Parts: sequence; C-alpha cells; structure tokens
Amino acid sequence: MQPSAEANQRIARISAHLQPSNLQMEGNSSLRRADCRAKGGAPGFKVAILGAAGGIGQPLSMLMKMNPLVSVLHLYDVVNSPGVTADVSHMDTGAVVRGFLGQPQLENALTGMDLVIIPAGVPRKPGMTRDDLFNINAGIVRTLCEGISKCCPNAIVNLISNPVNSTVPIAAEVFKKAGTYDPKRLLGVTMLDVVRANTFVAEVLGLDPREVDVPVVGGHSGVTILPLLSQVKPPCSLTAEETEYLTNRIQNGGTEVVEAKAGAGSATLSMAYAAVKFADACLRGLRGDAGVVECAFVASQVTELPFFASKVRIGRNGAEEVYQLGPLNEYERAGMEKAKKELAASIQKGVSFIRK
Ligand SMILES: NC(=O)C1=CN([C@@H]2O[C@H](COP(=O)(O)OP(=O)(O)OC[C@H]3O[C@@H](n4cnc5c(N)ncnc54)[C@H](O)[C@@H]3O)[C@@H](O)[C@H]2O)C=CC1
Ligand SMILES: O=C([O-])CC(=O)C(=O)O
Repeated sequence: MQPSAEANQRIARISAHLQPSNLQMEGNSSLRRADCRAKGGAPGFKVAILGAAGGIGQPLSMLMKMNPLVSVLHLYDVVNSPGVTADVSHMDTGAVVRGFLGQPQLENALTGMDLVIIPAGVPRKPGMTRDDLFNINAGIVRTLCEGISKCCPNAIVNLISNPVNSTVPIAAEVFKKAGTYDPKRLLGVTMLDVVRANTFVAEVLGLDPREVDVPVVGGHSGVTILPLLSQVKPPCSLTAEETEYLTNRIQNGGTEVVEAKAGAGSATLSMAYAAVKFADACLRGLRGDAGVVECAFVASQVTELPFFASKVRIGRNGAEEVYQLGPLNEYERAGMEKAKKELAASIQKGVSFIRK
C-alpha cells in the first residue's frame, strides 16, 4: 500500500528533525524543545561536561546520562559534540541531553549548571610528563573557568584536565580575579589514583577491590601521588617490598596506560569511571546526604601548601571539611617531603600563569 500524502509529509518532517546537527543542539534545532513533551522536569541536578567529545568525555557523558541524580546534561566541546549528543540522547534514562558546539555556545552550555565537569584538553603521549601538557591545557582551563565565573559562579567544579597540580591553582586564580572564588566549590579530580590504589592493593591482598579503601593524598602526578598504605581499610599489613611495589605502581598508573596505548592517548575508560564515581559523590553531597567522603585536590590547610589532595567531606557547598592526614609511617613521611617539593613548584606555575 502507498503511504498517504499526509503520512509522506509526516515522514519528511521527522526525517528533517533527525539530521544529527539538529538534534537537541543549541542554536540550530529544528526540533524545538517547546515541541517536545519532555522538558527535563524530573528532579535532579544540572550537569555540564566540557570536553564531552573526547576520550574521557564520551564515556563520561554516557555514564552521567545513566546517573539518576542528573536531570539535565549539557555536552560541550569545540568539535564533534553534535554526534555525541545525538548518540547519548537516545538512552532511555531520565536526563535531558543538550549539545553545545564551540566557544560562542559556551555561555549557554554553562548557564544554570549545578556541577561542571572538565575533561577538556590534550592528553599525554609516551615520553611526556603531565607538566608537558601545561602550555596547551592552561589556556583551555582559563577560558572555560572564565565562562563558569560569568554563567554559573555557584556551580561545583570537578577539574580533570592535566596537569591537575597546576590547573586547579589556575582555576582558583581565574575565579579570584572575577570575584567568584569559593574554595569549597573547586575540586581537582584525583579519584583515579584512589581507584587504582584500591585495585592494586586488592590484587596483592587477594581481596575484592570494592571492599578496599586506600587514601591517596598529595597531588596528581608522579611522586606527588602519595598512597597512605599504612591506613588501608580493612586494616592489613604489607611487607616493605609490597609497599614499595604498590607505591610505584600507583604513582605510575597513568604512565602504564599511556605506554600501553602507545601514542593513542592516556586513561579514558577508567578515568570516566572514576570521574562519575566522584561526580556522583558531589551530587549526593549537593542533595544533602551525610557522610560523603572522597579524596580530592583542594584548597587546604593540612600542610603549608595552598592546595593538597586528601579526604574531604562533600556537602551542599562542596568540600565542606578537609580532613587531616592521620599518622604517617617513616616511608610515607619521606614520600611526603618529595611530594611537597614538586607540588609547590607546580602550584606556583599555575598561579603565575594567571598573575603574570
Ligand atoms: N585527572 C585525572 O586523573 C586524569 C586526567 N586526564 C586528562 O584529561 C584531559 C582529557 O583527556 P582525553 O579525554 O583523553 O583527551 P582527548 O583529546 O581525547 O579529549 C579532549 C577533548 O577536549 C576537547 N577540547 C579541547 N579544547 C577544548 C576547549 N577549549 N573547550 C572544550 N573542549 C575542548 C577536545 O576537542 C577533545 O574532544 C587530558 O588533559 C588528560 O591528561 C586524563 C586521565 C586522568
Ligand atoms: O597519565 C596521564 O597522563 C593521565 C592521567 O592523569 C592518569 O591516567 O592518571
């Protein structure tokens, strides 16, 4: 049977709407939101991902679309966000997904957001340090944070872009300049170090990684990544050899992945997993849940350095309490001295980038 003229018109109309570039994209949507019955009315938080089309950004977008605490998900990138948005928006979960492409759409991507997750920037290749990414990523983080100060100054910010030890101080300086800095709301994401530490320690001890909790403090690069193996839960005793092996493996986990990927980037899937674990903790904190505690790189008075990673309690205002490190053994105290030296220089480099 031939379709009626009316059916043909309907099909043509729907086909036009299904051009990928028109799907829920800011600015050029022919399927206007007003035409849809779904308006993101489900209770939950508004979350933006900046760098959503990247190696981390794509699986992170997918996993955040699956998070029941998210009602609206904004996906921003300077390339390829229409495709990622179209793809993720078909998942039959609660969050309404909208895409934003390029600098002119940054402000709309950010307006009204409760949580902004930033995995934008270049990743390492074999032979590079995280600090080698500074020259490109510092400018990217500055621009994105200027947008945050303007459009959602009260949002919680989860900063993933490397080198985290410098990009967090950069973000803080941008917010200070704009008069919007709230140290509780800026969190550098070090969750992947904890995820790795839990996995590697569980492997050595023959435990289920889900039952292991390893505090990892300091920063997010080489010797600044300091796992406190004397404080592992459940309590355990590790030999000096196991401690040395685990500390090295945790500190070099990122490099292990960079080398295995052989030029095709750094950790993306485990990072997206870690980012979602951390973002979920932030959303539970924002909701007012009690007892949400994770490690993060934040403004801190735990040491003489202005930023340091340690366990923080996350509440409605972000990192509401920064916990002391607890007793360190001799091995950890020695590691701490090395970590602080490198961290001080990385923090200063970030601060100077904005103040210069
Ligand atoms: N904190 C952590 O534990 C970890 C941090 N990272 C870091 O995360 C960053 C991203 O890594 P990948 O996703 O693997 O890189 P990628 O290159 O696959 O993706 C980065 C994305 O950022 C986008 N981008 C570039 N400039 C932008 C801008 N001005 N605004 C918005 N988006 C922009 C790119 O278009 C790209 O889609 C890197 O700096 C990497 O070192 C990676 C793993 C772990
Ligand atoms: O190693 C890298 O460059 C990416 C990263 O931060 C990590 O995997 O921990």
